[in-house]
Amino acid sequence: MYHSLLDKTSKILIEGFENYFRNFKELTSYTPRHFREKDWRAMKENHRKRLMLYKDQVFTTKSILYDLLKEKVADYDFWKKAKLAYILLSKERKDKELAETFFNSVIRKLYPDLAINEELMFVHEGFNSCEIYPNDNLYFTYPANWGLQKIIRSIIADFDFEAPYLNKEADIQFLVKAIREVILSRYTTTDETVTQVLKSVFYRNKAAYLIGRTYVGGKWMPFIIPFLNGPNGVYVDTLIFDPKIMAHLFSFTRSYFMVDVEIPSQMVAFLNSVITHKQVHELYNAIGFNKHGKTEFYRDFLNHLDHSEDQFVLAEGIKGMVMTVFTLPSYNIVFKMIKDYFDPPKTMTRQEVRNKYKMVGQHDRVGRMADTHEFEEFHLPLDRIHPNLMQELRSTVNSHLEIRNNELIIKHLYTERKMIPLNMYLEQCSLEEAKSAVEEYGDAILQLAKANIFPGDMMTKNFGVTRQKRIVFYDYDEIEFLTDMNFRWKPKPETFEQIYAFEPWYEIRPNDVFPEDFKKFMIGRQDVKSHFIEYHQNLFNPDYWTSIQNRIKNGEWIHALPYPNKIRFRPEEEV
Ligand SMILES: Nc1ncnc2c1ncn2[C@@H]1O[C@H](COP(=O)(O)OP(=O)(O)OP(=O)(O)O)[C@@H](O)[C@H]1O
Repeated sequence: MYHSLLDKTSKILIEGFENYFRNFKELTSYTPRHFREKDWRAMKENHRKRLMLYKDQVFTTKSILYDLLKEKVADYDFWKKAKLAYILLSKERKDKELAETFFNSVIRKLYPDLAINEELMFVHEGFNSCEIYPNDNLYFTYPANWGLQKIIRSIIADFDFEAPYLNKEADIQFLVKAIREVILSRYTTTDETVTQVLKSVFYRNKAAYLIGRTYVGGKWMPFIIPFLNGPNGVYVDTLIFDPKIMAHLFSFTRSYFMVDVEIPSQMVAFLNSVITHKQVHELYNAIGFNKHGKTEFYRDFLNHLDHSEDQFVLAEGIKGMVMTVFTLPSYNIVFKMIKDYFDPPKTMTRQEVRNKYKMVGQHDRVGRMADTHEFEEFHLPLDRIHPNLMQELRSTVNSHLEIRNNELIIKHLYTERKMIPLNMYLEQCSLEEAKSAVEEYGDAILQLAKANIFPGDMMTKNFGVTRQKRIVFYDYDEIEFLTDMNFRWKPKPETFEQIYAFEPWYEIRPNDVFPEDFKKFMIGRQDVKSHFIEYHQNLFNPDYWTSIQNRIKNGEWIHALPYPNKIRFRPEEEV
């Protein structure tokens, strides 16, 4: 009886995982068709569906096991054995690290108050324990002795998207020219020179990306080729060699790619070799396995805790009215907790804040909103909490804290990439840096608008500056869909009372926004204020906001390019 229960449990778990992965692959497999047919609505919907799969499958598997196991769900020894039985079923799998994460997710939902537990869960395994599989099937190979023209022609032929091209021959010549200028001007090809391009195409929004590398000059030179499908057909938009731009395509501020992956660890290992400065957990996120990305992140965090001694402290900057934010100075992450009580004028509920964070997780982040991971029962060593932080936690998030065995247990928090709050950055940077930061700040707001996001609170304290000096929004509690807002010019006062009124004399409804007023509060630093106002005149024009709104309402999906306009092969009018 006991044995058959163990067998059944491990089988239900592995079947749950297989079902999830099968559905994941199936939804991903629709993407080339959506790209080919320019069915952007389906592309968006499909991506959203894929994001829901994991949670839904964990819930289903948990419910089946709950009915099967009843009071056994809290039996420690049973789960110890169930883990062993699961290992037998999963250890030969090529996606075993994802299967382990799935096991962890389900047991965390089933077993009462389960902390991270090495006997019952897979805590330290993961990517590093994955077998290394031969790479040959992962990419197409193009030897240098074919000559540049033939190589490029073959690449374009291998990835023809089964759709009409705008001008294939012109694309080939653009690519040849770019490679001559960037690579062949610096390196000479030898017998060893070879080019590899991943067979799987990376799709996101309205674009498709090929990822490859060329071995030349004694090292691998990675590259990315973006394709778009415009009104006159498919075309190569540019060729990216710049490692910063490549890293930005894989940034935590972007949605996950839709890409066919056979062996996740193998794909991550390849990406790791071409996309610099990205950690393993970020790469799993980028290819859509964000739950496993969360597991890998947590491993990295535990490892970091073991190898550091500093204390958790409050994050620098202006304290939030809704969130309490802390960090470990030696680690590039902040931890965000929803406060027990919100400071006025904030009136939303805890659940509403959680919904806003969830909305960001499911929305296109267009390189301007930070991704978060959500944790329950997060354990921190008590002696690493600075007394001042402890005091702040006690007074703002006490109902979510518990102390057990020298550990601080936090019932719910979000983790997010640490950035320099823009208000702080502007206080200490040079005039030139400030100018480009405020330009970026306005660009960020307008790009969010084009993705149908209105940040609500647009003060500089709610934006961060990344290592690459990009400006990213991180305060989600007042976020709204742009299409729900009502942008208005301020009515002109006519009577004496109206002219000298202290309060607005006209009616203001909850979603009314007066862009003319943004000038007053958006930039505190005086020496860049006029530059900002001059540079971003559209920001203060309600008609401009309404025009973006209308485009979105008319069904247009405005594509934000994740690379600068100036590197594109053709001007917009020619596509
Ligand atoms: N990703 C981050 N990196 C660095 N610091 C951050 C980050 N997120 C938040 N902070 C710091 O924590 C403060 C509060 O964070 P956040 O704006 O998310 O909270 P909030 O309560 O929603 O704010 P508000 O009161 O504006 O609604 C910020 O002003 C900033 O100083």
